[in-house]
Amino acid sequence: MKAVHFGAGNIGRGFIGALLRQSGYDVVFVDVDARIIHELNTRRAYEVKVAEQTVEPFTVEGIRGLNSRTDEPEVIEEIASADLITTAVGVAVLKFVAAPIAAGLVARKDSQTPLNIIACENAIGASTMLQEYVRALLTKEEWLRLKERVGFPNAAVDRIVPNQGERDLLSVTVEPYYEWVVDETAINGPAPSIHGVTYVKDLLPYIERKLFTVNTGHAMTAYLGFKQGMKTIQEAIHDEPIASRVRQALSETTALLADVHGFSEAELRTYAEKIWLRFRNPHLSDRVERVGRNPIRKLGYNDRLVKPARLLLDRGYEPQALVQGIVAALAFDVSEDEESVRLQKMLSENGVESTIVEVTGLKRDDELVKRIVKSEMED
Ligand SMILES: NC(=O)C1=CN([C@@H]2O[C@H](COP(=O)(O)OP(=O)(O)OC[C@H]3O[C@@H](n4cnc5c(N)ncnc54)[C@H](O)[C@@H]3O)[C@@H](O)[C@H]2O)C=CC1
Ligand SMILES: O=P(O)(O)OC[C@H]1O[C@](O)(CO)[C@@H](O)[C@@H]1O
Repeated sequence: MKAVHFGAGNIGRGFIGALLRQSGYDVVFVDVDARIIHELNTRRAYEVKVAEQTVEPFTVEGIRGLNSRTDEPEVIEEIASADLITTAVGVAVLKFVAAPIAAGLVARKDSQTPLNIIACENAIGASTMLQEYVRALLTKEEWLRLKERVGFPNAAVDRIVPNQGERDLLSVTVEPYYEWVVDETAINGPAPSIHGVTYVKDLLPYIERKLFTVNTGHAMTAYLGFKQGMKTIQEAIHDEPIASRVRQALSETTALLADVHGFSEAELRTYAEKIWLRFRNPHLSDRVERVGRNPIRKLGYNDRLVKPARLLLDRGYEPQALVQGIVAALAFDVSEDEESVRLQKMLSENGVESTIVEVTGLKRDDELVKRIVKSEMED
């Protein structure tokens, strides 16, 4: 069995690629980073360190790499004979990986081997987004022929994998916890047997539970910490005023999740407590710039801050801490982060209200916009 994985970054090497190898897949990493691809092909192995004193590091072997810029024919060939395709490139990059995937699918010709393409990104419906990009590149006839043989199941992926030090290009430190949940209703053929994957019939509760707790809490910690001049998540999460706001945000989102998806309060409390310990893992060092990266994406209509806040308001709850998190996100000013630079430019040129409307997709007269503007003025 062969898997082609796009994105040999933190999640690609530390989570998805590692689990695919443990499940017996021959793994081909595809990336635009020539240094990483060169190292993967030279060493054919990398080390995964688990941020927990009692767990030994392990080696992921039997892997190789292709550069999607310079090895295009080989990438297409690998896709043509793959059993599984996965991505962990960032949701904004899906439109670029769609081109080699579409060409590879066409090259499968009449192959009857079922194929599944799973986008492992932090977004609701990422595989569906990828499917739409791929479909747009094919003729109607090609798509009709392929769609019976290719599945694009959505997924929720959860594992904190910080940026790695530069000491070794390939070795990666991961937290011990992970969760990979896949929508089995969109699988083509038999469900791939992947160590650690949970197949579910209804993915939305799982992805929203993850996005609105782990990602909401983590992003808020980063934005509030950044605003206070802190460098790391560990520093921010140990600051009492920040910790209490993040906890309040988590109690707002868990109330919503109980209401919308029927999770029991006790179950959510246990889940949130576990997240809290994960954020505080003393063996992980994670910078606020990484966790807060791409603030425009994170302020999106269906993303981790605005979606729970607007759903809570619709239900008559006051999302006070979430609004404070949104206000903190607006202050994220990191010169290396293109979205942060764009956000700050919009704020200085157009003011707070117009910027909020533009980045969140909310209407100017939405209650949530008023709450954010008011909170920003009081801040
Ligand atoms: N790091 C984390 O803790 C988690 C990240 N995620 C999600 O996983 C995805 C990847 O995140 P990370 O691994 O942290 O990012 P990363 O930046 O470490 O890795 C992304 C990789 O994609 C590569 N890439 C960019 N354009 C490409 C292209 N056109 N073709 C092939 N490869 C390309 C980059 O060179 C990089 O190696 C994101 O969607 C993120 O939201 C999800 C859960 C946890
Ligand atoms: O690209 P994003 O959405 O910031 O992804 C990284 C986030 O996902 C998480 O791994 C949680 O799953 C956190 O490490 C981090 O906040």
